[in-house]
Amino acid sequence: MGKYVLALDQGTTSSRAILFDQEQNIIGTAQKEFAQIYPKEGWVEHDPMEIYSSQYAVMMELIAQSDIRVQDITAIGITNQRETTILWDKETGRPVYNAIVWQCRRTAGIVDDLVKQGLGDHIRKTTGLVPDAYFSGTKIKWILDNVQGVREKARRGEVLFGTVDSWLIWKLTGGQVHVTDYTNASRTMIYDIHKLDWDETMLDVLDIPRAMLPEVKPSSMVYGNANIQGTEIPIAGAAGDQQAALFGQCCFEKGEAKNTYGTGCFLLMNTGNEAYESKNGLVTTIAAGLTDTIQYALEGSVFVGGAVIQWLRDELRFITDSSEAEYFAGKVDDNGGVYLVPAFTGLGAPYWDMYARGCIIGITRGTKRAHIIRAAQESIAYQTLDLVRAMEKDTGFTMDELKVDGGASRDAFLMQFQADMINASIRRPVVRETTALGAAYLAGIAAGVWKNLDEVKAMWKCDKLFLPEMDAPRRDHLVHEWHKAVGRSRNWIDK
Ligand SMILES: Nc1ncnc2c1ncn2[C@@H]1O[C@H](COP(=O)(O)OP(=O)(O)O)[C@@H](O)[C@H]1O
Ligand SMILES: O=P(O)(O)OC[C@H](O)CO
Repeated sequence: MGKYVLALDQGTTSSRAILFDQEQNIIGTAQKEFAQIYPKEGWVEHDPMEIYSSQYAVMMELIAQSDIRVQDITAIGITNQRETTILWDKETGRPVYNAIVWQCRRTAGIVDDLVKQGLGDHIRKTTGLVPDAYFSGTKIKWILDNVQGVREKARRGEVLFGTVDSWLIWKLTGGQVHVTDYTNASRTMIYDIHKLDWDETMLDVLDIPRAMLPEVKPSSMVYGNANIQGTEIPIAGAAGDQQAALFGQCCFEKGEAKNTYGTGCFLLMNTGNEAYESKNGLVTTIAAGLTDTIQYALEGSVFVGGAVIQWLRDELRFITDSSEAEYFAGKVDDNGGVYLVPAFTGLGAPYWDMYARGCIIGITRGTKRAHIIRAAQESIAYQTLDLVRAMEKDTGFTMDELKVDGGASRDAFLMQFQADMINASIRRPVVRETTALGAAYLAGIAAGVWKNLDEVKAMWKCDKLFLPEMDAPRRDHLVHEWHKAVGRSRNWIDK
């Protein structure tokens, strides 16, 4: 019997389970969407029990529908939406509040206070991040401040904090193991990415007790076992989804980069053992690796990427299926002068404007539905372009190739337009489930399914290459207009 690795990919909108064989073929997948909770304008929550139950359900569905025996699953790898914050009672295993999702803006005021106290520089230097409500630290504080009695229990280690990886490992090991990995810790804004320890200053200012924090471990090792139908299966890998995707794209060398087009867009470049401090609005983060020897990455995070296509479908009802966006883009010669800035939850990198909101601008009497659909797709590529240019400035590298993955990378119009905008080739892999593949690599290497990085890299296959075709004057004009539109969306909400 062969060896199989089960990847659990807990994303922002759905939980997925994917089974890989030793040749990296996908043997089966199962996926379940779960509820997005919007209690107030700009707030986003998930039910942690639904995160767990949906993840558990797809895992069991996949096992039930595949021909393999549970005993043939050598290891489980976990990858997750990052920053999303869960606090739970150690005794009962029940969450004390809903998960506060990475997109949630409720702690913008707490972040402003940190900046007023002069902590901006400390946050950048120590955690590698920029002060923003995106990261976990202020979300933990919000729950400790707003749910009665929780801070006291947290001080006694009776309430625990975890990002989604921690929460799933805790649940799957029957409440035995409270850990996270370096990649997830590096997204909390309370972790020192140089000393590899929780940062006392941030814990102090946010009044977060150390007793509630998980132990931080490498991304590839056995954390504990999950008992599945009586069989103990090692959980042997964990990484935040964007770092897992960088790993799954085999960007093991300094200078290699990938962009994932999921709900948001996340551009990461491996920078080796060098932690670049961005001068251009990017963040420094820890890349997934096999050991305690840290590799860093520069990251640009765009909050709304593929989600703008979902919005066209679900709210504007301009399309009935995401795949129609590509068709409509081809129905017009150009964007007709229309630009859409999808700053639905503010703007992430490189602008970091918590108070920006979306706009569609350049509309005339001649504007058609297809122009707006096209403008939405173009906005994904322009936002990525802003990240690419910021990364080139920070590192001095010229990006002549970008690997891509994620749901919206199916859209061939978007991929070609992206190649045109960055004026570099775009390489799309056969396995677009790169996030899950990265988690599988991390777990599979720890469990001996694959020997090393060279072995997994030798199997990586390209599906399609998109080469730039647009002339420079046309590109420059579009980019100029895009930046004008971004200017209009900035600082929209009154503080
Ligand atoms: N054919 C398509 N064209 C454009 N966008 C698409 C297409 N298929 C899916 N998407 C977009 O991709 C996103 C889902 O990608 P996925 O990688 O599954 O995201 P996540 O892991 O963030 O849930 C959705 O926002 C969806 O609108
Ligand atoms: O769930 P995704 O794929 O949209 O990823 C979310 C990111 O991890 C947020 O930082």
